[in-house]
Amino acid sequence: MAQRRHPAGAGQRSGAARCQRPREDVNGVSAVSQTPVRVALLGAGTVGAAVARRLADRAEVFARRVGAPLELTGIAVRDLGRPRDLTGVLPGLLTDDPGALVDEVDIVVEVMGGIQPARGLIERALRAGADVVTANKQLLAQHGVELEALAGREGHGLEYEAAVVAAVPIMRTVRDALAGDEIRSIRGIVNGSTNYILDMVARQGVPFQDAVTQAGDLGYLEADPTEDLEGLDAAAKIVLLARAAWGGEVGMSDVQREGISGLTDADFENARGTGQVIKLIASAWRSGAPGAPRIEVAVRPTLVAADHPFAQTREGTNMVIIEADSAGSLRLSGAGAGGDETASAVLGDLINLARARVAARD
Ligand SMILES: NC(=O)C1=CN([C@@H]2O[C@H](COP(=O)(O)OP(=O)(O)OC[C@H]3O[C@@H](n4cnc5c(N)ncnc54)[C@H](O)[C@@H]3O)[C@@H](O)[C@H]2O)C=CC1
Ligand SMILES: N[C@@H](CC=O)C(=O)O
Repeated sequence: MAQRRHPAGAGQRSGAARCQRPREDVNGVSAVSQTPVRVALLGAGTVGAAVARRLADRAEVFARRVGAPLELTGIAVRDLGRPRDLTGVLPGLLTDDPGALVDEVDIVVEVMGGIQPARGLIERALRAGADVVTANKQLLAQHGVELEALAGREGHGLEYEAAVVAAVPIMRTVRDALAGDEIRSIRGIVNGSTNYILDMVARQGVPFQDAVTQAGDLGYLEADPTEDLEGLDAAAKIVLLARAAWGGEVGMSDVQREGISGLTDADFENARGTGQVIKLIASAWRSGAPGAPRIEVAVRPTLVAADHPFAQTREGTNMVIIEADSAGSLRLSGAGAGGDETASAVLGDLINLARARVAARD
């Protein structure tokens, strides 16, 4: 059942939650409580279906890691009749009424996408006493500051590692691991579908529109593909990274943005002829006078030398280079899109929040 206070404490993000581990006995086997952590899943598309399948087929492992079973109480979808792979998941869990799920659970996982009703449902869940995991970068880039404030006031967790570069734990790296450093810049490929499209056109000569279709078939594209093709998805991710690095003042309107839809055959031929490749590069950096720094954010197609690590980043893979004063140059790379890949990050957040819930019961 819902709890009123998050164990990380009111006004804090769930940093404390990330340190929780289930109690272990002398043999290293976790004590598993009989009282489940109740979870509602909003969305069963590319990401949500993968999350649901893993919750079913890894139930025992997750129960040991959390210290209690994760009980999926319902899965909200828009169209109950649509075919979807939910192997191992009880069909009776599906509902087309997401509002009916969010009031009586410990953790809500929002993977439906879009601004509304996702925003209203997350607010309702936080007010009703739940922690929230979301992969919804557009919602977070546009309304994340208010949602984080609400989560803080209610004393609940709002986690979103999956929203930025899917499987790669980059939010934790920027927000937590580098909290004692000074980040100078963040630059890289943060959108899997456009990287796949650019790679297929450049290396395999696939016609642009065919490559877009393939990216959709792989589950890489947003429900509205213009978010990918016009750079809006990458813009949302670089906004979230900039906020994590330097604070909450950066918004979508600050992004100097150009997508890949205007690229022509001549652009690809020119790149090939000069030994370069075109990549959609998102960047965030600090400029301005000392004492009055400005944060700049941009997304634009960029010519990259063929031997640069970005040029070697193929298909749906992403790569980000972070420059920090003390750490120097850090390079993170991995799956930037896809159902199972994104579910990995969603489930990581879910398990950490569930551990904190169980620890707070003791
Ligand atoms: N596909 C990917 O590789 C990644 C996706 N994301 C994010 O994860 C979220 C989900 O993405 P996908 O699974 O690809 O989307 P999708 O379009 O495949 O699935 C969306 C699901 O939400 C349900 N849904 C949507 N609106 C609804 C409503 N009003 N009521 C009830 N159900 C509703 C749909 O029925 C569907 O089951 C999005 O915010 C996306 O940006 C994040 C990282 C990677
Ligand atoms: N549409 C997105 C999915 C993951 O965030 C992308 O292509 O990167």
